[in-house]
Amino acid sequence: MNSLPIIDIAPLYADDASAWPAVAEQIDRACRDWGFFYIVGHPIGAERIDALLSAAKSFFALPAEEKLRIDITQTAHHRGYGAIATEQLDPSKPSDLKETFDMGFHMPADHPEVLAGKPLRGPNRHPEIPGWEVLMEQHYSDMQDLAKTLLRAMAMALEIEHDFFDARFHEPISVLRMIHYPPRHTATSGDQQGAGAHTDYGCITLLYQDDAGGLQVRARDGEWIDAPPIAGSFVVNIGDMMARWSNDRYTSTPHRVISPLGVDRYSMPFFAEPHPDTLIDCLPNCSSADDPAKYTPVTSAEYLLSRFADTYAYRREEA
Ligand SMILES: O=C(O)CCC(=O)C(=O)O
Ligand SMILES: [Fe+2]
Repeated sequence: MNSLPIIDIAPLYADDASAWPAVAEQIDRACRDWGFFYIVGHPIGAERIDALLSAAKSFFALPAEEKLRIDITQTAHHRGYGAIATEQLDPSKPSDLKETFDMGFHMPADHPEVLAGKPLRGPNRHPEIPGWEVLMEQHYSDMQDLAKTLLRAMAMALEIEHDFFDARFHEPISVLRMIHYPPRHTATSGDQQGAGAHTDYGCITLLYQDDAGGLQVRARDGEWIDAPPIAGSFVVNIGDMMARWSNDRYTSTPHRVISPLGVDRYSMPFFAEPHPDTLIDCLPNCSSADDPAKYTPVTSAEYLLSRFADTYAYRREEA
């Protein structure tokens, strides 16, 4: 067993719910054995992916001063452009060789939560590229729906109410991110990685990666294996909030990106995280007298902010 499972989730979109348990069971197995799997049979089409890739290429090709007009380090609510080396996912390595664009659930500046200074709430900050904003806002909403569909199957696997997660993912703090990994050159990159080894912070991550390759996952036996691109798929993985929620029935799995030599790489993770006030407390059925709850309950926003502070130097200073 040395390659990640590939799960066809098309039955989750059928009216006939009798096909759901078989998919939920495959997801449950994959979450326990790997914390990582591929999904196919989802509704995000190739045309959408092509449009996003071409938008990503146009954005990252802009001059630095243009991108820095929406500098993420100048925001408290985590939106906009992160230049190369803004993040250090593995503290034992140099900062990551990647640049990023982040957006979240849009709340206008005059929304009461924004006026009250609620953490992670605020307007998205989009670049001035024709068609960008409409494309990205639509994609955010579609990825949120896809995440909810998967979470419904996970709820079934965890034997809790099917809408348990749905109810907690309204006005979420999910993040849609575009990443550009510039080519690595052996002579100059040293041991700087595209993305240092890390586990994700949220509940589940749904990742599109282009065909360049470079994503690696640490299997339960400690061996790093490739998670190669599979056309039409998303790579799904468990994040630390879900590990906490499920009391480690589903654990998060370390992964990293070794940027390919001499080629650019583009990827787009969607990090699904619930409403900021959601309490991440051991789920029903996930603890017992022999296996008591391991984690202190924490809200979704508190947890995410603490992880940002570990990853971003500018947030460390703020914290
Ligand atoms: O770019 C990738 O393939 C993975 C990125 C990643 O792991 C992350 O942003 O958390
Ligand atoms: Fe990740």
